Amino acid sequence: MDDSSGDRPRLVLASASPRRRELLAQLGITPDAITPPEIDETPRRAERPRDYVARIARQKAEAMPAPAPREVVLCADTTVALGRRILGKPADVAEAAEFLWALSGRRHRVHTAVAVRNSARIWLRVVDSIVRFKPLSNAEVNAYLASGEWQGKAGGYAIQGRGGAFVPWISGSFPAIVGLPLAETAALLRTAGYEWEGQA
Ligand SMILES: Cc1cn([C@H]2C[C@H](O)[C@@H](COP(=O)(O)OP(=O)(O)OP(=O)(O)O)O2)c(=O)[nH]c1=O
Repeated sequence: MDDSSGDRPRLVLASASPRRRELLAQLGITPDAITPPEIDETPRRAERPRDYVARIARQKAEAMPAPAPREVVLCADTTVALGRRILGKPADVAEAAEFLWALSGRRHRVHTAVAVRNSARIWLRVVDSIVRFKPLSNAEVNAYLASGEWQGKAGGYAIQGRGGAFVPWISGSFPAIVGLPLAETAALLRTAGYEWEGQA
């Protein structure tokens, strides 16, 4: 009987985000299972954006069933911060419009926290990036809202999509803005004992 997979570490991706799956594929990683945890993502009163993403990523990891030996769980959370204000996923088109106008012509930060858990412990990293938006016109905002791309995106835009046309400059990690910092994620996975084929 072929039991060659018995010793292979297993990766559980605790995320419903198709972007995170694609970013992992860029590293040559295919999760063995995808099981998004259900947690309350409401920010606490006066919670700082960076503290917030770190807390949520950790809570996602803690909400998962305890990993078996040789099993590693990966969670992440991305948020857009305008000063101390957290811009989550817009609830509706009106909120998406409000976010886009708030971001127009200004710089904001994007924080992505990655949490990796094995049977022994949890590791956490937060990666910070800065994104500059050009001043937007009414026509640009209206066309963007009509595209529907804002849905399910922190801050109401996707830099990897049409929203890229709003961004003349970034400082930091492009994949972290999209949802998963690749260098840090690869390092954390290795630390937690996950190995994959073609790993650098
Ligand atoms: C700023 C920005 C965010 N985003 C996305 C990344 C995240 O998927 C989303 C932020 O929501 P998250 O809560 O981080 O992730 P999610 O709900 O999509 O998936 P899960 O919680 O199950 O892991 O916004 C982009 O795709 N492009 C961008 O430019």
